Amino acid sequence: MKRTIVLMNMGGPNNLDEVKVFLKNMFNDKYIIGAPQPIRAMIGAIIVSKRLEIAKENYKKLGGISPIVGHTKRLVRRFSNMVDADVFYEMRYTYPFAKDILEKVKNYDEIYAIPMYPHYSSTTTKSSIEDLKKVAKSFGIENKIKTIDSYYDSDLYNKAIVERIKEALKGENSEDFELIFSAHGLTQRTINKGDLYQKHILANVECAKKELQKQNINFKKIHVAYQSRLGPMEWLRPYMEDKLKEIKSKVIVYPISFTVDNSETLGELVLEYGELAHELGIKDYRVAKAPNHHPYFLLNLKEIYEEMKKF
Ligand SMILES: C=CC1=C(C)c2cc3[nH]c(cc4nc(cc5[nH]c(cc1n2)c(C)c5CCC(=O)O)C(CCC(=O)O)=C4C)c(C)c3C=C
Ligand SMILES: [Fe+2]
Ligand SMILES: [Fe+2]
Repeated sequence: MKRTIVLMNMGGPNNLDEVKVFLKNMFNDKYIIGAPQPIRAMIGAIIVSKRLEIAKENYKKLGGISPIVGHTKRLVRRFSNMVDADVFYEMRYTYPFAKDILEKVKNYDEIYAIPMYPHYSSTTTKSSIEDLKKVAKSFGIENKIKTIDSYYDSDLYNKAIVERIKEALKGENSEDFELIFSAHGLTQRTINKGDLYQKHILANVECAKKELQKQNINFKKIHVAYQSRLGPMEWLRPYMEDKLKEIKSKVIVYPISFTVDNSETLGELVLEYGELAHELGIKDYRVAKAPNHHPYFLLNLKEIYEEMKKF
């Protein structure tokens, strides 16, 4: 039996020229912009032209490449050593796309597609799975694909989160800190249509809090806020910039939406909100790492794969 695992993520520019490709593909996704064609293409083109230069400047500050690329490659390398399958990754909006990877793995017997999104959202998980299955169908291999929807509630996943929070504490007393779980935002409109994302985020926060309690790690206060808002619509609240104004002490921000660090964690949380925190007089502002290649997260992925094999 020849098995392969394909880790699915959103992607991010591999170089500055790809910023346009990334944004174009994202804003041409019906799960991101709900309007039918050709209206979607028109709205997409407007957003891309407005966003392109700002986004390019942001990626320039990160060395001209999204951190998501290196982190994903490293995860693939480490995970490959732990499983009886060849591991690949594919991205929704940048190379390598589903078609590039399925071309490589089409002769395997079973293809285990694991989303790098721990929470289910139409804009991420559903979009990636549907895209992968559509391409698989065109190759005549759709019955080889196995997927899962979410894993934010797994013990190992939450243990990885707590380890990252402990790293950010650097041995200092947690009771001197407030903790903000910062989630990537989503429009309220998407939530109103029944998207599970916010429910999953809040349930994830509860799981992480339980693990913190188990380990007797107590914070002054624990908050949830949403980052990465874009455009004039109403997004999930509270917004991160409002939340930071409430913070009275030292603070640790944990990027709860992401399995690997990316432009939203290293660019937005560290650089942009770091500057805002400084302006607001927050003396100690720390951003915890995403799970990345933490051993608990790798074990979590292995557990997910072993469970998927049973079905
Ligand atoms: C309408 C716009 C967007 C929705 C809805 C959205 C949902 C969503 N996104 C992620 C994860 C990531 N998003 C990233 C970047 C990013 N996201 C949007 C817009 C929406 N996201 C934009 C325009 C960008 C590009 C950066 C920018 O211009 O500010 C990334 C980072 C990719 C990288 O390059 O590293 C991630 C990861 C989730 C989880 C989510 C909904 C659940
Ligand atoms: Fe996003
Ligand atoms: Fe952002």
